[in-house]
Amino acid sequence: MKGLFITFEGPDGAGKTTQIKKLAEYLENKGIPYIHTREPGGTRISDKIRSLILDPANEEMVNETEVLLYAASRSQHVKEKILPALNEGKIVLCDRFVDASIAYQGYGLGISVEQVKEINRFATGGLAADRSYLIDLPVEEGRNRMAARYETQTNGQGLDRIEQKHADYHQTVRQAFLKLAEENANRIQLINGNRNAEMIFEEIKEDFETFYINTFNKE
Ligand SMILES: Nc1ncnc2c1ncn2[C@@H]1O[C@H](COP(=O)(O)OP(=O)(O)OP(=O)(O)O)[C@@H](O)[C@H]1O
Ligand SMILES: Cc1cn([C@H]2C[C@H](O)[C@@H](COP(=O)(O)O)O2)c(=O)[nH]c1=O
Repeated sequence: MKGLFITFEGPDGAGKTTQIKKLAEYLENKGIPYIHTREPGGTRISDKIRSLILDPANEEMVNETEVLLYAASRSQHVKEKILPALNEGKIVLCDRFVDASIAYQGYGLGISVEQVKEINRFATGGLAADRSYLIDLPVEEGRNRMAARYETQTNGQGLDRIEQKHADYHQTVRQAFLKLAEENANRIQLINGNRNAEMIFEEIKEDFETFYINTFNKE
């Protein structure tokens, strides 16, 4: 595999999409080939699964179904889109990956973390991110940002099924992400998301440049 797999993680509303767009623009300006994708989603089938998972009408969805649907969406995404791009030598910028399933379904829903990892090993064939940016933000601040976004950008569309879960659930998820960052300090860069977007991007850009140069030994 010749490319680089970069993921962005964090609690809802932390600013992942904003930062991925900035990194995509940076790569575009440098002429470095990349794709920008997201989970759940990224392919036709994965997007259909996304709609099923996030539809607030599916309130009877059981935890086992939820973890398996995220993994099903991911397996299609990995085989159809991520691996081909990596094999072509591209940088893959992905909004969420397996860490999200460990945090939201493992720690958040109380499913065994080992089981979540095993299901995802099967779904991804063991593919792991090369570098991950965990954008951390207090849950309340993320919820305020999302509320403002829904008022201004989504035509009054409400929160999805996961966003609607109780604040305690989202606190557990945030703590799980912090634990993952501590346990995987070589891969996951912990980023304070409670700053302006430009400052956050400076930190990500600096780290990415170092990582890129060290990986490809390029100036
Ligand atoms: N550093 C920042 N400071 C203040 N507001 C921000 C910042 N970054 C992003 N926002 C705003 O917060 C909202 C959520 O940002 P964004 O969509 O980038 O987050 P996200 O983590 O991708 O969200 P989600 O979890 O829903 O996918 C948007 O309205 C965005 O403009
Ligand atoms: C990949 C993945 C995502 N989630 C949750 C996290 C969000 O609340 C939604 C949708 O993601 P977005 O960033 O708002 O587009 O899904 C999850 O629970 N488990 C996962 O594996």
